[in-house]
Amino acid sequence: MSSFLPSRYLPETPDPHGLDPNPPARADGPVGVLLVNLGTPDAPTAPAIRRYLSEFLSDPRVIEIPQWAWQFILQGIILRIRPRKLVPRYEGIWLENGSPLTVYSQVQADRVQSLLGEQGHNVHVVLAMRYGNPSVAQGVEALRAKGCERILTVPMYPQYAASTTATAVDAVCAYAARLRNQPEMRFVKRYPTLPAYIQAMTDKVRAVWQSQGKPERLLLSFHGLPQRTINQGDPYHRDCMETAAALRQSLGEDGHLVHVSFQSRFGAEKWLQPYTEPTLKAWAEQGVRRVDVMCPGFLADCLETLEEIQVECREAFLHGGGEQFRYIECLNDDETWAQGLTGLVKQHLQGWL
Ligand SMILES: C=CC1=C(C)c2cc3[nH]c(cc4nc(cc5[nH]c(cc1n2)c(C)c5CCC(=O)O)C(CCC(=O)O)=C4C)c(C)c3C=C
Ligand SMILES: [Fe+2]
Ligand SMILES: [Fe+2]
Repeated sequence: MSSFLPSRYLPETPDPHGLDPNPPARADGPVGVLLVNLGTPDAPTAPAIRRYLSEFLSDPRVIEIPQWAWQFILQGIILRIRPRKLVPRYEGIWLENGSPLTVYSQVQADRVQSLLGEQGHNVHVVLAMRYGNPSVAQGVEALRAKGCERILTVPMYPQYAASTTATAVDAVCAYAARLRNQPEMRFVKRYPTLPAYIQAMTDKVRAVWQSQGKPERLLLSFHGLPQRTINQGDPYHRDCMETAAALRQSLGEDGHLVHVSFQSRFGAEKWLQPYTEPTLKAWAEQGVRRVDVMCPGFLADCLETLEEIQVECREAFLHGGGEQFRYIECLNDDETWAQGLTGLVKQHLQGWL
């Protein structure tokens, strides 16, 4: 009997011709892999940046203030000022084909797709962004449209944080909550010491040092978090320290050059310390002349690395008396990393392939 009541679930259209609403599930059907990164504006313009920031900063996983009070500040103050300030910064990093975060994340998704295809696996890899485009809903739908009844979600954050990893998981589950015929789902939580991740970064550092010489110090700058969230049990700081320890070990006798700091503080609260820019300024004042900076928490370069580190922190260090500041880029299109990410995916697809 058909119902007069509207369904609270999205209509299922598993058969592209709409002939059979109940096609049989196939055990040998394709598997979907959803790579999820943070997201970025669609264009380096004030309206696009405002739309993106509004979605991002309205996420209660990111800003843990009661929404009624926070929306007043966000809509009334922050979104009136910050987007315009960010326009020249985004313009400065924008690539021919888009925001670096999207461009490099897509390169990684495409490469994982090719490697899995070459190995004969029936897998579809799709990139989604937690905020902005392509959305998580679009990503899950793209996989379902290709017939994927099993989906592995891989947050593109080696270190777990509630404000990044957990909210990506939440978004996938929230979309699944709207479906009648849900896919089977798996999630990767964290991979701060994945050997191929550490190796790919070690190779990058070594390549710079071999061609241009060693610095006095190598600063690993991770994105910060409010210290309060660590006190409340977020394991992010521990994960960052595990990555740093693994890199230190991988660099062998040069491991002692490695230091850790936290960047991108937002708001008035105390965040994870030491802060990146004040650390670099203090080093310059203490007589350190040559530093290399790397951002292991970001798998793809973005505003936080190409602008905040490569432009602002460079200026701060050189202005303070430093002489050489080298920014070592993120893993972006690195082949060792593409293979490592493929390996991580395969490890979590055991029993599905
Ligand atoms: C890599 C992990 C990230 C964590 C952890 C993280 C936490 C976090 N971020 C904000 C506030 C902002 N972050 C912004 C940009 C931004 N953040 C990440 C990654 C992490 N954030 C990335 C990859 C980017 C770059 C996006 C791009 O378009 O290139 C911004 C926007 C820029 C700005 O206005 O400065 C804000 C704001 C909070 C509050 C938070 C944890 C509580
Ligand atoms: Fe951030
Ligand atoms: Fe920033």
